[in-house]
This record gives sequence, structure tokens and C-alpha cells, in this order.
Amino acid sequence: MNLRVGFIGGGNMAEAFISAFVDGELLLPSQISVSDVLKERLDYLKEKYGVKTYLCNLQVVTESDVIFLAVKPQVMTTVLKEVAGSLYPSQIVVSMAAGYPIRKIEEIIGDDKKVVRIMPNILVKIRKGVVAYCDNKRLLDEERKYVKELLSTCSEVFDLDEKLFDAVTALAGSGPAFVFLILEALSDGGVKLGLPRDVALKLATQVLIGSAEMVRAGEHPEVLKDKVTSPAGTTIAGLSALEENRTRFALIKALEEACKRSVEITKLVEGM
Ligand SMILES: NC(=O)C1=CN([C@@H]2O[C@H](COP(=O)(O)OP(=O)(O)OC[C@H]3O[C@@H](n4cnc5c(N)ncnc54)[C@H](O)[C@@H]3O)[C@@H](O)[C@H]2O)C=CC1
Ligand SMILES: O=C(O)[C@@H]1CCC=N1
Repeated sequence: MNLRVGFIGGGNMAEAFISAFVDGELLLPSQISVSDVLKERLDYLKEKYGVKTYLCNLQVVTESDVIFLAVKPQVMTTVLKEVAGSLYPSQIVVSMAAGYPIRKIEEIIGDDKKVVRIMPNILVKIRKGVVAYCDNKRLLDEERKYVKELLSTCSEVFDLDEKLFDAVTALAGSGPAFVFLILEALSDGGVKLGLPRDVALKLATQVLIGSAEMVRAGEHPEVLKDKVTSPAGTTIAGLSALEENRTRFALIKALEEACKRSVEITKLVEGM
């Protein structure tokens, strides 16, 4: 299968996917079309990636077999209503909107349409993303395979029940922002101790990448933590400060709040 891919909304996530698809040489720029309400944004995408761009969303619908909806959840209902009459049941609609359920998409465009819901993260831009995947079971096996292959070029794809999407949105969708904050804070700590800013950021980044790689290699983080921690040493002094400041709780709470917001967004869009 070699389908034409469109994006409605050409913001951060659309660019992350376009960049990955083009750089990964899975799609030619001429197979990709994008629409947005901002002409400057479209000019930028056309110039940088060579994709086809339109101010009209319906043009993307006409030119695509797979249509990624990459607008904010609050804009989804308007966009879906706008394109509903032009969609064919053979086309595949892929939504990445946080908190926007498949049933709401079907309510607007019809339940005869092929609908995929994904929750990606910004790391797809460097082809190290994760994507949670579910669909409304209307895709043919080969179509599902194709969409997953497309997503696999830039991410690890997890088949998950839609019920888990709020939690996945918190951990995987919002997660990079939490990690960026941690990196920034570690760099600040280094600067406070006298390290030059650029050195502090590089050290913090390498520590994070290396630590994640060790966990990926198969060891549990708790076991690894104990290997770093000497009796009466430096690490336990730092860990004790983290416990005193309830760092674990703060991170758990961050995910809970992000998940709660995803549920709130669903309630909000269901009333639209
Ligand atoms: N940014 C992230 O890391 C992640 C975002 N998401 C989801 O991806 C979706 C897109 O998010 P971002 O790319 O971050 O947002 P963004 O704000 O960067 O991009 C949205 C784009 O939609 C355009 N737009 C607004 N109204 C439009 C309309 N009526 N027709 C066509 N285009 C229109 C905007 O001009 C903007 O360029 C959201 O639903 C979000 O929940 C999901 C996972 C991660
Ligand atoms: O902040 C947001 O709502 C979006 C969804 C996940 C990441 N960014």
C-alpha cells in the first residue's frame, strides 16, 4: 500500500509527523498535503518539507487516503463538521486530539467511517516517539497494518484500549514536557554549583539518556538506584532531599492531574 497522507492542522504535532515521514523516506513530500488557517505556517511547511499546502481543509480531504486530524481538541468539532460531508467511507481518519473520543468523531462524521485514535508524543519528530493506537474496527486488516507501519517509522506503537487513553495522554503525550522540566531543573542545579550552563545541560542530558538506556536494557530502576547509592555517600544525601520534597508524589500527582484534564476535555467536547 502506498497511500496519500493529509494533515488538517499544521502545528507542532503535524510537523513532527511530516518531518519523520519525509526524513524516514517512507513518503514523498508530494504524497503529503497539509491545511491550516495560518498562511505563514503553511509557507514554512512547504518551504521546509516540500509538502503541498492549502488554506482549505476540504482540499486535504479530497487529496488524501489517510487524513490526520492535528488540530486542538477544542477545534475538532468544527473541523469534523466542516469535512463530514466530503468524507468517503474508504478514507481513514486518524485523530490525535487529547480527550476526543472515537464515539464523538463517529457522531459527527458517521459510524460508517474508518476512524483511528492515536496518542502520540512530540518525540516522533526524531523518530523516537511512542504512539498509543486504537480504532473503530472498520479498517481492513491491510489498512490497519499500513497505518501502523506508517506510525512505526517514527515511534513504538502500543495497541491499547481507548479506556486507557487518558492515562497514556498523561504519561506519554504530556510526559516529554515533564522530562524537559526535570532536565532544566538538573541543569539549574549544576549551574547553582558553579558549572557552566552548557556543560550542565549536556551532563544532565547524557545522564538521562544513559539512565533510560540502562533501564531499557532490562534492569529495574530500583535495583540500579541502589547500585549508585553508597552507605553514607553523596547519592543518599541527594535522595533524602528528594524524599523530603515528595518528588515521587509530585510526579505521580502531575500524571494524575494531566489525566484528570484529559477526562475534563472529553466532557467539554461532548457538550459541543
Ligand atoms: N503537542 C504535543 O506534544 C501533542 C499534541 N497532541 C494533540 O495533537 C493535536 C495538535 O496539537 P499541536 O500540534 O500541539 O497544536 P498546534 O497548536 O501546534 O497546532 C494546531 C494547528 O491547527 C491549526 N488550526 C486551528 N484551527 C484550524 C482549523 N479550523 N482548520 C485547520 N487548522 C486549524 C492552527 O493554526 C495550528 O497550526 C491536539 O489535539 C493535541 O491534543 C497529542 C500528543 C502530543
Ligand atoms: O498538552 C496537551 O493537551 C497535549 C496533549 C498531550 C501533549 N500535549
